[in-house]
Amino acid sequence: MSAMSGSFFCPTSSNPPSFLQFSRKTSPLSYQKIQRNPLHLTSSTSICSGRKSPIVRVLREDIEKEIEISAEVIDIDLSITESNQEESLVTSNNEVSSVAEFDEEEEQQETLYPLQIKTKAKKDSKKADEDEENRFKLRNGKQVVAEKAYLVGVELKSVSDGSFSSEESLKELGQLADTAGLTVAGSTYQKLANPNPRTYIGSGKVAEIKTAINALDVETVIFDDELSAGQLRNLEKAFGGKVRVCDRTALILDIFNQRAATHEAALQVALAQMEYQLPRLTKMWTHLERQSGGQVKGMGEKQIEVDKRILRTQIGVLKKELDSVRQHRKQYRIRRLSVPVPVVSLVGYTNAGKSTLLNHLTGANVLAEDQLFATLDPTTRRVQMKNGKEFLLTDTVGFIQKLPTTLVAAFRATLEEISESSLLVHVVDISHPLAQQQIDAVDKVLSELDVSSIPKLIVWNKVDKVSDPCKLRIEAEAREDVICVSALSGDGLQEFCDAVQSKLKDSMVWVEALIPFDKGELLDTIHRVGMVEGTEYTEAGTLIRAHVPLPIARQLTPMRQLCIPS
Ligand SMILES: Nc1nc2c(ncn2[C@@H]2O[C@H](COP(=O)(O)OP(=O)(O)OP(=O)(O)O)[C@@H](O)[C@H]2O)c(=O)[nH]1
Ligand SMILES: [Mg+2]
Repeated sequence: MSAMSGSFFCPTSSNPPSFLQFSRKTSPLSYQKIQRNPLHLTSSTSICSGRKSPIVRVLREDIEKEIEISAEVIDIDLSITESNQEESLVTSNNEVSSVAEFDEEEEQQETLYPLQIKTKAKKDSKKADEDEENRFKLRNGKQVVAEKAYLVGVELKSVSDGSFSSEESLKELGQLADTAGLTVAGSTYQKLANPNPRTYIGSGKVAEIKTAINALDVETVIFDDELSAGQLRNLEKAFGGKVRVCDRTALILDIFNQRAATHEAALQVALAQMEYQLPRLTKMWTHLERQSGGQVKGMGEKQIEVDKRILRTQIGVLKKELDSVRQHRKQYRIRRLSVPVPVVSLVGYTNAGKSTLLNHLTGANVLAEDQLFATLDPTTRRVQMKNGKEFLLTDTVGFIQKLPTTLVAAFRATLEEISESSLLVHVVDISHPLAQQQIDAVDKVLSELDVSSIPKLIVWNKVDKVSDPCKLRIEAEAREDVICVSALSGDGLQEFCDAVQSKLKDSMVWVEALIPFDKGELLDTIHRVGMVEGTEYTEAGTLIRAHVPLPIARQLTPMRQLCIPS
């Protein structure tokens, strides 16, 4: 195993474990992904100001060993904390009878310490134990110790677009950190006219954060905006070199990395991570230059170029592999398009309730939970309505403000499925205080995807959570194309299906066709997926007047001619 990998696992080393690396170690999904990824970089490359990147460590031959060591480290951590917990039971009112032997020890100590000191020690120990306990998180069914993170936001006067304030954005960053498995120890933000090119924030703020992170024993500092390689490096130095500094983009990429369950998603995330890391590669080879007394000066410079070239090659390999995976999915899509059932796509801010809606309507079992980015891969299911009509419903990845451009680009192919749908359903968590800002953020991504020509229906979800649902319903009725639902309770879902049906009609083609009696199946399909306005039985067949999806209209072309009076 490389020296780098070794230092990662030692929490007390001068290179603290990064959450990016830690999560990869503890997530079975990430492990699967590592196995699939054909990555191989030299272990000398440093990404994000001198820290090791997960990708750098993706050395196939080291993976097994690394996973084993990861498990050992977790075991050790757990045992240490278990013993702490026992002590905390003793020091906090001795609630547990089975710890009598510890009580004696405690009494002996009492004679040794003055009362005040002991009380403070108890308090400190209790608080530390509580903090420690809070750091246990379940991830993929395993209990892991979460790293402590400190969040930093900046409100730039120059780019204030009136949407999310820096405080609101920081709150969301906290949710992202929680989703990534971190414990947020504290946060701060600064209003600036322009970012500092060296450290993004001002020097006073840097000093303030340094004091806070030392006091809180923080391991990771996360900035709410994307930072340059230089800023990351300078900030890590300024904070004393013991904490990892990263930005919102790296955090989101890590969440996607943990969540990627399919081969395609894993490839897309790996690609996005590499694209993000390429400009952030920094040299770690200066020690060689120092050791050799300057004789090999410039070696670090050369090495970084080599590493960049390797990374670019890997990006090329990944893109090729993605292309072949996409070819398969394209075939599947073509087959699906040949079945003339209209496709309705659910879009919306992450955590709005898209998967819950799909599950409720179709009995699907898509993961729906109170975490950001629960869904990465599209899932399509058939919705059968009470009146026998049906449509296909597709659930896909949620959006977020400041969505990393590398991710949008990497997921473009997945998101392009949206552009093939007959209707977009924009699911909004209307109970969220920033619902309007979230709507704006989603609209922004949709405009980037160039899908504005597709008809849209807006669903105000989670009405069960708002204080005055009646008022909300009146407001929704006053607007065009807005439906109130509770995907959780099922309230309003019939209205939703009716609204979908009537909106689908807008995207259909009006036909009048004479369908011969031997084409009974086609007639059934029209009834299932179209909107039939009238039927007439004649000697030559059934004369039908209906709105039908375009593929059916094409199939009906010869029969439409039959309607033309001779
Ligand atoms: N109270 C209430 N909670 C809801 C409702 N719909 C969804 N939720 C909850 O909101 C959380 C997020 O739901 P998801 O369905 O996972 O949201 P999503 O839009 O698919 O999220 P991503 O996959 O992250 O984009 C879950 O805890 C759901 O139980 C609702 O109508 N009412
Ligand atoms: Mg979802």
